Amino acid sequence: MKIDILKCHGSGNDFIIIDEMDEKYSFTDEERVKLTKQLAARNKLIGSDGTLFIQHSEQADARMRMFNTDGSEAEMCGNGLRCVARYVTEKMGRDTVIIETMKADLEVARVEEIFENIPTYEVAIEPVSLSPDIIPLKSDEPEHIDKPIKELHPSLTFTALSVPNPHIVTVVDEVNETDVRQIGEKANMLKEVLPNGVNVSFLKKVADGRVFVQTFERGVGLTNACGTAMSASSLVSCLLGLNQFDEKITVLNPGGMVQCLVHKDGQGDYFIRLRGNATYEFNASVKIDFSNPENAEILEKTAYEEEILNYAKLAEAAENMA
Ligand SMILES: N[C@H](CCC[C@H](N)C(=O)O)C(=O)O
Repeated sequence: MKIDILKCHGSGNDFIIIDEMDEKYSFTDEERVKLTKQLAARNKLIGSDGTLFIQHSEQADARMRMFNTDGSEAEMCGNGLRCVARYVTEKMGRDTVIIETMKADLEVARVEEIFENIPTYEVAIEPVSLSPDIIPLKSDEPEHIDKPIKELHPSLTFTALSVPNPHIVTVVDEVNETDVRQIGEKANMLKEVLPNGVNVSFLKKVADGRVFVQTFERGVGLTNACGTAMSASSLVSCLLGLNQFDEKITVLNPGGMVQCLVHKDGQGDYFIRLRGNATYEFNASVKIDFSNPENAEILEKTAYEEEILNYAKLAEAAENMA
């Protein structure tokens, strides 16, 4: 069959969008996993950090389902949600829509550019929880804030939370990519401690209101950026007194930069807003036979050359801020 795809990214965290809203396609979950493994694999047809299926929703303007490159479905995807926000708002001719995600219906909106000529969107990252039962994390404590996980590392301290996918964040003086990868791989093998796996982020404070975050993503590996991780890391930076609630936090990453705002209400609940680019890279049509997906082929491809160049300028500016 022939499938239209849109290649896009949020802060260099790239995805393949497939629009199922008009029911031109009606895939089974098995087919969505096959599509993800065939199209997202870096050594095959296209390569991305996952796929985003946009579907009709009975309760919101649209529904987003995100699959990691290993075929696992995630509860949430912050960078991907900004790309979905752009696609759906442009398709509906609106600036604000509600997107159904696995655990919540989230408000998304086009907002003022964070950098010249960069389509910019803001999304809610919710629900947030520090409860080990919800993360899930094996722990006898009601919260795991800035504490060791002895099974993972003898001295690093971590804060664990779900937004609502699972995250652990450690604060270091310098971020070493090898450490991020090694701790990330090990954390995702500790199923007795983190039964559903986990996204692992290393955070460095650069200046007041500015941090650098690098993440090993569950089901993917090291990525340029992870939206939910940058959101989770922003909350952790406020919990540890490195940043202030209700003040803009610039989060730098290997793929560029985003902005987060963290709010704590009177009941002790947390709310995170993630603002950043939604950049289109190319449209393409893919021909695939699900009985033999390895033989999939790209039929045509049209690049968004100006958008790619505009984003490169943001990435360069962000590199100089780190
Ligand atoms: N790998 C993540 C899902 C993608 C999250 C990331 N791409 C983002 O932008 O939040 C997980 O399994 O929880």
